[in-house]
Amino acid sequence: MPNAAAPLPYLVFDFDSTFTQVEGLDELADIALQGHPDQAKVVGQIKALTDQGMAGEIGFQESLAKRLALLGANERHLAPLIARLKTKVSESIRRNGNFFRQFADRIYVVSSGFREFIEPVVAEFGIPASHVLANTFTFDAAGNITGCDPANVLSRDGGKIRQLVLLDLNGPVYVLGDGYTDYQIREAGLAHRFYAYTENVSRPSVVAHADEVLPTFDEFLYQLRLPMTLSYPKNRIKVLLLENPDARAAELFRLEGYQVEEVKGGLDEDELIQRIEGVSLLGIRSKTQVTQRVLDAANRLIGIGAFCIGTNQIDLTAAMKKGVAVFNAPFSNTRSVVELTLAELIVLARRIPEKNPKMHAGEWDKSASGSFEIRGKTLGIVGYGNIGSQLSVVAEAVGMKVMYYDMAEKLQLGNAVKARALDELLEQSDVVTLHIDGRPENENFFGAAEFARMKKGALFINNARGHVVDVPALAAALRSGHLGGAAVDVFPYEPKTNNESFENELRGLPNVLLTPHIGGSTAEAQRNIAEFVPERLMQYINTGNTQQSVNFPNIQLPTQQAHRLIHIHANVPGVLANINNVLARHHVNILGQYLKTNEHIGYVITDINREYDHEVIQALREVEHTIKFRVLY
Ligand SMILES: NC(=O)c1ccc[n+]([C@@H]2O[C@H](COP(=O)([O-])OP(=O)(O)OC[C@H]3O[C@@H](n4cnc5c(N)ncnc54)[C@H](O)[C@@H]3O)[C@@H](O)[C@H]2O)c1
Ligand SMILES: O=C(O)[C@H](O)COP(=O)(O)O
Repeated sequence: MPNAAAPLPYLVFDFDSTFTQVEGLDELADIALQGHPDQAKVVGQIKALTDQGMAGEIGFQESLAKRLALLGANERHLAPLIARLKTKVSESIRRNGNFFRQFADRIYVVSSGFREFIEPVVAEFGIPASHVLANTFTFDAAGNITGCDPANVLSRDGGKIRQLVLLDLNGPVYVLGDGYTDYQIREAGLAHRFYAYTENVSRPSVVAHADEVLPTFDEFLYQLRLPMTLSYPKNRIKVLLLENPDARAAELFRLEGYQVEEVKGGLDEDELIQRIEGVSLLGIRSKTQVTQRVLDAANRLIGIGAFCIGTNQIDLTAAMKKGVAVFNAPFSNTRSVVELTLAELIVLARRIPEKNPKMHAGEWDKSASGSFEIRGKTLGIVGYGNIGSQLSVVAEAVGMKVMYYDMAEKLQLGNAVKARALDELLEQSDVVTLHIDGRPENENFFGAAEFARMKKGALFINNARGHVVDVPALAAALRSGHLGGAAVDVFPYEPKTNNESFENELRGLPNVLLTPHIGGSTAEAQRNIAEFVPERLMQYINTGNTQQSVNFPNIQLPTQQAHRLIHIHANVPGVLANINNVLARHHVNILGQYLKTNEHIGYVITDINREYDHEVIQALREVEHTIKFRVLY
């Protein structure tokens, strides 16, 4: 933190595409040429000239002269331009507005843009007109912009260098900008460091010369240990996405400012252990096993997103004990599984799995043998959760009778009948479909005894999890003719990628429909999931909200004007008292606090009234039984 002994270096900011997200002249052209038939073309030409100038491909003076000639702007266009630029301040600069107000005397804006629009925009951040060095327009009598003041050093090549010489700053100078002319200040020996500012645009020729690259201004403040709004720069949050979730997921994380790495297929345990170091958020689907060993290797992991419903692939307790919150998408693909199941039971009832390949082979086998309507038949649903209960409604709508069995007490929908025991359901159903979850206790839940209980010729569907069914027993029941057919979407072992072949003893059996775990693989479901899960993870990171976490106590504390601390600890008596003792000792007032515990951990959100210092933070980290401690803001 700067103090009298070590003041903040002078910070020289570029304006266009650094302080603001856009180039002022491009925006001015857009406004001035509104309604003009060639608007898009001319704005395009101006943008290209801006880029060439910024990347150092043509001289700055040439780029500026050509742009001004194309502009066709008038002074009446400046007010709307300023209003627009005020809404386009770079996000991380806007959120750290207090920093600018606090240190305005050390900050200069040196720009080849124009004072007429820069001054009012930066004034909102406390930067005085005397600290804005920029060009000025020339106007004709009608107020048309005719060019720029040629006496201004910034209108010429090497202008920023000349300007810095004139400024004659006494002390270290750091330059932050996106253009080659910003780097040139450092090259000329007039700045001690050049930071390539890439929040809005990243130019390889500029980045190549930078002492540091700044994806956001938070990163600069973090590196220099200066006061900042966030406790940790978002660009330092690494997300590892496996198993190809919809592209929207990566897009949302990137929009938030996170670094995203994507791996198309799954990774096995050892591969994941290799990749997990430094990862803050891990995104997986149903295949990736997140074991204790993986969690042991995860040195920065905060959250896991299961981009699916099932979470049996994650050691939820181990994650919880490590302070890693897990979120899934509990409803996003429910309808897709229901639709697939409905389709399958009709297709099996008509023995399509046998007829379709014969047709493709040129064999015409018209027969009603073994085919039946589903109307009036009994569908036995095992597991009456989100999928099972929605299927119940849909199946009744097409004329089936529904019987269900669930280990938990469930609301009976429509005319569905609850079975008192699984055997009762098995003995009465024409089709049995599994929709239980994949918890370890459900391994081989359905085996030879259950198949034997089913009616002769009945159909069986498993769209839940592969390991809940004893596959050899299913194959035997099909081979013997006891079952009339089966549809299976999930398998105890599933290929890791689409390049691996599928090996399973159900292959080739009569009236068996096999699908490659696509129950939830629809455009709608994948898109819903890719919006839902990142939202939960980002809310957790930003506010500490654990609503809908599958392994953390669920807490949501409304956000207020405060600093927020998150404390995860082993659930033993006295931890909350110790946290509050630390806060009291440091005269920190609590504005809001919420603790919730489960069998293993306690999760506390505390809002405090004042700027925390490093001592309080350290003392809170040292509270006995602390698993994880985070300062959110
Ligand atoms: N094939 C796919 O692509 C696909 C897609 C989505 C979900 N799934 C699987 O479907 C499962 C169910 O999804 P959901 O959203 O309905 O989950 P859910 O948690 O809402 O419902 C599961 C139900 O099964 C019951 N249950 C669990 N074990 C049982 C047992 N031994 N006996 C009786 N009842 C038992 C639970 O009490 C619960 O009501 C998921 O866990 C997932 O494994 C597969
Ligand atoms: O649990 C689920 O939602 C399904 O099994 C889908 O899993 P997937 O995303 O791996 O297809």
